[in-house]
Amino acid sequence: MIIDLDEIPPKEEVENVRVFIRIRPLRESEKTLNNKRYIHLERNVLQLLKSNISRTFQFCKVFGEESTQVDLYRCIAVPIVEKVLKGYNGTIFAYGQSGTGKTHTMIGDIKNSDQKGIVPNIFSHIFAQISLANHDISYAVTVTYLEIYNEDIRDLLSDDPTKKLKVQEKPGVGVYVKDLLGFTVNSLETVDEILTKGNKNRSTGATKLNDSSSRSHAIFTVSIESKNKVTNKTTFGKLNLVDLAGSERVNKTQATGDRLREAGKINMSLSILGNVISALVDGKSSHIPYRNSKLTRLLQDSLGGNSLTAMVAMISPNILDYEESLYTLMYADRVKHIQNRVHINSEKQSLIDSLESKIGELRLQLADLTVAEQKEKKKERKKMNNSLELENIELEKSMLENKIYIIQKKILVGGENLIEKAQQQMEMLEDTARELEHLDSSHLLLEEILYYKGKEKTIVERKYATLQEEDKELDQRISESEKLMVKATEILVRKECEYQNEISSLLATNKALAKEMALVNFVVNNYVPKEFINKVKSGLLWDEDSQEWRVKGIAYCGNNMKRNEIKRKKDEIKNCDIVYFKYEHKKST
Ligand SMILES: Nc1ncnc2c1ncn2[C@@H]1O[C@H](COP(=O)(O)OP(=O)(O)OP(=O)(O)O)[C@@H](O)[C@H]1O
Repeated sequence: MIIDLDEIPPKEEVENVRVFIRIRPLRESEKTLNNKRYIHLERNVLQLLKSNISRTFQFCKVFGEESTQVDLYRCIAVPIVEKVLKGYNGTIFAYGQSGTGKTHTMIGDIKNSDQKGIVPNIFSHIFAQISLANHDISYAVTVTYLEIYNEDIRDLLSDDPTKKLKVQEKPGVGVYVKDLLGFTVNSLETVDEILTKGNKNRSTGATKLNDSSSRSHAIFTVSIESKNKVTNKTTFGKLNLVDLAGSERVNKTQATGDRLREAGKINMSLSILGNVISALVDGKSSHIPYRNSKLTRLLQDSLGGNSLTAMVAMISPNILDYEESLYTLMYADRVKHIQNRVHINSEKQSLIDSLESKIGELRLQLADLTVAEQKEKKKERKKMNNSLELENIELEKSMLENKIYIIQKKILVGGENLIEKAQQQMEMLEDTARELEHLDSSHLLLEEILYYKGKEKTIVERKYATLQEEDKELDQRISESEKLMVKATEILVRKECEYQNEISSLLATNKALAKEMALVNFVVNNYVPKEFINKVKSGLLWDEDSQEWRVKGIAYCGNNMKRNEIKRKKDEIKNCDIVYFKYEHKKST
């Protein structure tokens, strides 16, 4: 595939961390009758089933026990490496319980082409892509290799790998490790040498779970700079390949001494990584605790930053590891919700430019020496005694030529065949390159489509289920409201009837009263003399309580003096108000 840098869109894209699972094969010692199968796999849905308790998970892809190193490389690394070659940042990290195959997946056996892990295979891929690229594009590929052991950063490619290095941060550069050695690579042999040296320096130790357990987190970084001479555009891609140390339950592995101390530090930094993941996923925290460990500081861009990131979580099929596998899957399940914002990097100091200017300087010196050489040769022909001077010039010239050759080798030119020396690997690379084109157009595309369709399906299903639930709830609420409406209407009608009845009975009473009033008025006006009326009026009193007219003082005459003592004993009657409560004398108004 030809890399066309002009096609690169400059905008920022949102990418979820892609999560993959790999199940390692059962070991011979684990193949017993008691070791019942507890992992069930159907496509990318993984079910853990033990004592009738079932847990189901879905990931981008789950690689079964029979999966090969190349299967993983094609699916996980190819899309990321392609983007890194175009100037994006990428990260692939392996996570899981100790002994589940993280180092096997990331590094593998570098001497055996079938068993090479993601890191060595990446170089076969990169060099193959450069060989297929346009002549106008130059590349510089640089690598670094470090480990974080007991929270100390060490350079695995240094001659003193126990020296502690510091993490620093600079605006425009970001987080980096001070004094970490970077090596430019131009062949698979150099890469093999570098990997062998680094792996030898890595801290390992025997544990109950793994004879050669990595006791540190290792980060292998590949930086790829590419410069298009025609457009004068330069891009910088960086790929972090992380082999995390394995989590382990110290009470189960019965670690002691150094192994126990290491396990404590490993578990602690993995739990800080877990906290960063939780903070990124829950979306509520404005503060992400990257600074709490060296690992999270160095992986800051890979989680929630500018990086296309893939996680490979490893699990063991041994039933005794059920709980660790469940924990790993739950951890991985959270990671898939992390979103990164990725863009092409193009604003940096160019290594290719500085190498080219160095070559220019050396070429000028070489030209000066050639002129001096010509002069000396002329002198020699005349005097026949200048051979020592000439020898020196020739020596200096050959040294300069050698320097230029070495620097020039650091710059890889598109179309250059970088892998002709490693015949076997070249064949594999050509296969990979051929397959890549097919994969790009079919397999990967299908995988991608399937993955996103699966995602869309779950979102639609979830939305549909929620909508259905909402619909049901709404139906229920509507029918309840309708019932209430019917009841309310009934009450309203009944009340209206009662009201109408009351109004008509009031009207009838009113009419009867008006009639009686008219009769009284008629009698009074026509048959009672006026002075009598005034006299009677002055002797009357209006009683508010009984709403009646009373004759003033009537309570004090004759039989109207009513006693209430029938029900009470004599000595209880102390207050006359109880007895004479009815006709209280009031002043007429
Ligand atoms: N998929 C696999 N196929 C074949 N062998 C495997 C596979 N996975 C793991 N192994 C073997 O299992 C052993 C342990 O694997 P490895 O060292 O990679 O585990 P790890 O997860 O890196 O462990 P630790 O965290 O302790 O470093 C190794 O011998 C490795 O070759």
